[in-house]
Amino acid sequence: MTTLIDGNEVAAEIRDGLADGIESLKAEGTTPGLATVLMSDDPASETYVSMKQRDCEEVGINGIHVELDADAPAEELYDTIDDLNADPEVHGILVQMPVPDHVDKRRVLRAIDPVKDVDGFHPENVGRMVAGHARYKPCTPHGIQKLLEAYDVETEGAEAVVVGRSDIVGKPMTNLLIQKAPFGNATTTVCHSRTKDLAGHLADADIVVAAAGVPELVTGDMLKEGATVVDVGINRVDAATEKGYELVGDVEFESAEEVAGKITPVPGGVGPMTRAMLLYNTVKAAGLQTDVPVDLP
Ligand SMILES: Nc1nc(=O)c2c([nH]1)NC[C@@H]1CN(c3ccc(C(=O)N[C@@H](CCC(=O)O)C(=O)O)cc3)C=[N+]21
Repeated sequence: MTTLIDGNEVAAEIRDGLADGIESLKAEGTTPGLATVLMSDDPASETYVSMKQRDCEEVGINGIHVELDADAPAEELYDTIDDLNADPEVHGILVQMPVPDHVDKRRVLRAIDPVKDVDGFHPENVGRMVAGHARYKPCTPHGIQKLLEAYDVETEGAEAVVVGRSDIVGKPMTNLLIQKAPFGNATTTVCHSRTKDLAGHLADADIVVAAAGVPELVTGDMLKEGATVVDVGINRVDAATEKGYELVGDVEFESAEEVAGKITPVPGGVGPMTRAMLLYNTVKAAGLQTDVPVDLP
């Protein structure tokens, strides 16, 4: 029997687990604050940002939203970041990616005060994580860690294959998987668009993390019997539904679930975990910036 990994359920547990930390902060006069900045007309980006704001409200984090015109001068975004860096009510800053082409993305990532960088994308935070002493683990890989732990998936000595080498998922996921215990100690292979024999690598994988951004790239026939399959893909493909599209993962679910031991669905798998770990990092950030000790789940 294949186990369906329920991201909504584990995310709800994480949110519940943040309540104590949020209470401790409030008792000391601090409400954790998360600023989201959107500079895009992309409907998917708008959806994700509004979901993040709704999550904040649900757990008692102060959500601050800044929206800039997609064609506004880049300086407006840099100035916004400076203002948020200086604002003591803002503990976490998330600039929704992608930003428009006329904006220097690397400058944006460097501009955010590293202690407010709840995405974990600032070079200082990337460096800390790679060196094994992360301040903020990037939300998607951290969420996947929590999912694997919740479903007792052993990473110790496992063969793991990460499909995709992005800065926001593939690279940090690989880093977490190769860390020393408690989580990690997996023998980890990274496959990407120039990999010659994806199926050959997947055939030996106990754990597969599919994060290539290619709809249904991974199919059941490529998988080892009993493998744990984590699908990070959130591809919107045109479909005759109410919204005019359908969400499709990087895994062909129908064939993969026949072979996998455990598998995440899309939606309802990794996506909700990414959002939960953003709240987690925001609570952690508020604790670091106020010297209030917070227990984290
Ligand atoms: N600075 C920055 N940080 C991010 O973390 C970031 C970003 N930029 N840009 C875009 C990606 C994408 N992302 C998602 C998070 C949750 C869901 C999510 O919750 N998805 C739901 C459903 C979504 C739906 O219905 O459309 C699910 O999978 O169940 C999706 C996508 C965060 N991102």
